[in-house]
Amino acid sequence: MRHHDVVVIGAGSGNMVIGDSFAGLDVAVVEERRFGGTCLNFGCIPSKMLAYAAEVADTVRGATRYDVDAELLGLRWTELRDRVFKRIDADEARGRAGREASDFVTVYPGHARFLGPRRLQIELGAESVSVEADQIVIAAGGRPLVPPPVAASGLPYETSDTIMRIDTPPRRLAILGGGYIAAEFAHVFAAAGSEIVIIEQADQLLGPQDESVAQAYTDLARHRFELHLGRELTKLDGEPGALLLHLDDGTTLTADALLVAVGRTPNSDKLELAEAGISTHDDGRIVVDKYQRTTVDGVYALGDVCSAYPLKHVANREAEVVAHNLRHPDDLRATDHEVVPAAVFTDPQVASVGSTEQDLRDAGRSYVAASTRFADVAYGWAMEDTTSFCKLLADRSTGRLLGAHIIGPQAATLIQPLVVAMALDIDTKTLAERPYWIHPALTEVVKETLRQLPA
Ligand SMILES: Cc1cc2nc3c(=O)[nH]c(=O)nc-3n(C[C@H](O)[C@H](O)[C@H](O)COP(=O)(O)OP(=O)(O)OC[C@H]3O[C@@H](n4cnc5c(N)ncnc54)[C@H](O)[C@@H]3O)c2cc1C
Ligand SMILES: NC(=O)c1ccc[n+]([C@@H]2O[C@H](COP(=O)([O-])OP(=O)(O)OC[C@H]3O[C@@H](n4cnc5c(N)ncnc54)[C@H](O)[C@@H]3O)[C@@H](O)[C@H]2O)c1
Repeated sequence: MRHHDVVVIGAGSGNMVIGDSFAGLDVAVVEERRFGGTCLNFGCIPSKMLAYAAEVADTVRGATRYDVDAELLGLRWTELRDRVFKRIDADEARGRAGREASDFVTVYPGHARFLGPRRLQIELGAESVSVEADQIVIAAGGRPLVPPPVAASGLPYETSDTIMRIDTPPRRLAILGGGYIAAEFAHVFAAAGSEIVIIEQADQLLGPQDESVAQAYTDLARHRFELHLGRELTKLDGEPGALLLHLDDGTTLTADALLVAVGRTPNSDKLELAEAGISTHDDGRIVVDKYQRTTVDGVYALGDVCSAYPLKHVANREAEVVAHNLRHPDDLRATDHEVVPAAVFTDPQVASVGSTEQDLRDAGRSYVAASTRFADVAYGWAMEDTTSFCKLLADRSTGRLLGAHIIGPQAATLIQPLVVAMALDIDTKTLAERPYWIHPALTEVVKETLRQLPA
């Protein structure tokens, strides 16, 4: 049986664990699909490249609002898709080739599963190899969930893995689910000319966001898309290209394509973890401690396969921690999940960090809330904005920020000073008054909201 010092399962964020400091070791990486994992190939990066093009198209469409005459002649989907994936595919190939050329890394292009605590079987097409390792990192990520009515139908459907590479935008795209992926792809495909129908089981889109943000986004979406909220899909039939979606209120919807976006599930169920004695939570996430150690000695996990925050910046941070801990077992670093921000790159962008108002109310916390409309600062005038806002929640007695929520253009960027303040424990008065805030930048909406909070 081949022995390695370290084996990493999954070349998404797992690939980032193997830095130059591992050069003296015998390292292996097992990847059954594509180097770069979900983020590079099927997730963050291509979806944001598409979202940016959608934003450009929307800007042209809305130009008359700024007394600019412009006409959108079209969004060239095939060229856009090919430009995006030419870059992505080249990066994937470069990442794989770099590892294959390395003199200390063995690449196994196959599927790994556990035979024992630190023993793996790797399926390589018709062959398989068994390997053992002193240390193993599980970075196997997750995959889209597919609900029973869709799986049982035998009809074609899209997921985030497939929809970005389709040849033509659907004329009428049904999206099952109303979370991150639905919001982002509704924006992209609406800009590409698709009619969008969203079916969401909850009464609002982006339900886990702060209640005012979820409400504001849902109100905006209602004007752009056909929404079926509080509804479930009971049956899918029809034929490819002419799907019939039957909902639990008796409605039947037609669509030429269906995007399933009802959440993701960790790939832990395909690893035979029980053979190694590695524990999982009820939702399938691998149990890890603050050092990213699983319940088996020498086996670490990181990213979507274990994280309560299935986000790339979290997986990246966990990869850094694991890289350190593999090399320094007597000086372990802990992962900090105290202040985890997130953004939905839809139109308008939504960004958040910390508690929502409903979280604080449910927890019985004493808090104060403040909000400022983009329309109340000079840059918001320039943008003729009427719907965007920044909302902050702070501890009533200490002035410390408890949560920040922004819906509006550039929300993902605007939230960063608030993330820094929370991570470094800077109180709202200091943050509002100590640094200069550039006038008349859009960041003034953050400063103005901070100034409303009690010192
Ligand atoms: C459409 C979409 C958009 C997203 N946008 C954002 C965003 O804007 N910002 C953000 O922060 N996050 C975003 N995310 C989430 C982000 O992509 C994930 O949190 C992140 O990629 C997880 O990284 P990971 O390394 O844990 O898993 P992955 O990147 O999924 O990597 C796991 C790898 O392991 C391989 N693998 C799995 N099992 C095995 C096995 N048994 N043997 C061998 N190989 C195996 C897989 O093939 C895969 O390559 C998005 C996700 C999606 C789907
Ligand atoms: N910008 C980003 O950071 C980004 C973008 C895309 C995806 N992601 C990551 O990917 C994950 C998965 O995204 P997602 O949009 O699939 O999941 P999600 O958890 O964001 O949203 C899923 C939605 O589907 C609804 N739903 C569940 N079952 C349903 C059913 N049977 N019928 C109708 N609605 C149903 C849920 O109520 C929820 O609103 C996200 O949680 C996030 O971690 C992040």
